[in-house]
Amino acid sequence: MSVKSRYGVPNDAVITIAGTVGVGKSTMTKTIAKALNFRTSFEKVDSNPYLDKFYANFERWSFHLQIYFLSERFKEQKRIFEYGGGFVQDRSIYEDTGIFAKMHYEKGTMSGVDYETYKSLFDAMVMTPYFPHPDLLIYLEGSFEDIVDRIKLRGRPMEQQTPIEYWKEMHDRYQNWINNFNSCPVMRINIADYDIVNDAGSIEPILDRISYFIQQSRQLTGKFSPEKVKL
Ligand SMILES: Nc1ncnc2c1ncn2[C@@H]1O[C@H](COP(=O)(O)OP(=O)(O)O)[C@@H](O)[C@H]1O
Ligand SMILES: Nc1ncnc2c1ncn2[C@H]1C[C@H](O)[C@@H](COP(=O)(O)O)O1
Repeated sequence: MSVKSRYGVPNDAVITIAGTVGVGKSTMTKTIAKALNFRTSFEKVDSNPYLDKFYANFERWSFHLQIYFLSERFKEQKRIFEYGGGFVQDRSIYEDTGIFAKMHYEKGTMSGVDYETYKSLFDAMVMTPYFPHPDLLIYLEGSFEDIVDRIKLRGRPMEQQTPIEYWKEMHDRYQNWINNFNSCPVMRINIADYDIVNDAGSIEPILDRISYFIQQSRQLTGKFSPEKVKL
């Protein structure tokens, strides 16, 4: 049976954190999961066998990398389902196709045949009635300058060597993508409005909003809600 955490979030909820590279997804994932006592699902960066190669040569490795990310995220999706929820996920599966694969195809660093093959695999795996969508997608947004500062601060070598135009293109695409996204409920947060690194308390209003959003959307969709049991 689903019960609520301290903040009123059902303990079987699945929350995914979306946003461009460096915006603060991993930091937010850890903070929310700790507060709610949820499990985490992170992207594999250090052990990713293609990422370094991809940044060195987009044309050669973009298809391989997309297939790798798709397979890793799908396995994570399965793990979340098997645990019965209670997860915060660092980056959504939707961004792989809606941002990265599309961008590389449109900029000419993924071939049309590879892109069609990737999309058809993605649609067969994800866009089916059997795929559980998250209860909430938290979209982190901020100014391009602040995000580039964070990429520099984190200092992953492969990202430092990437031309700034790549991050600008991605930043602009994200804004367009989120304005048209409708696969699950969305809660937007501007990174200028909180600072969970230096002010731990700034997560509190975010947790209250998460709780409100999830309860509202579960009532609308008729998904099991603890309130209904109490009545
Ligand atoms: N709220 C915040 N305030 C200040 N710095 C932050 C905040 N969130 C993240 N950072 C810093 O920004 C950098 C990128 O954050 P990270 O969570 O790794 O981003 P992402 O997972 O979106 O790529 C890290 O150096 C992190 O410490
Ligand atoms: N689907 C993807 N295609 C290309 N690159 C990707 C994809 N998903 C993540 N990445 C890259 C971007 C960053 O360099 C690292 C980790 O992302 P982060 O936003 O820092 O969590 O992987």
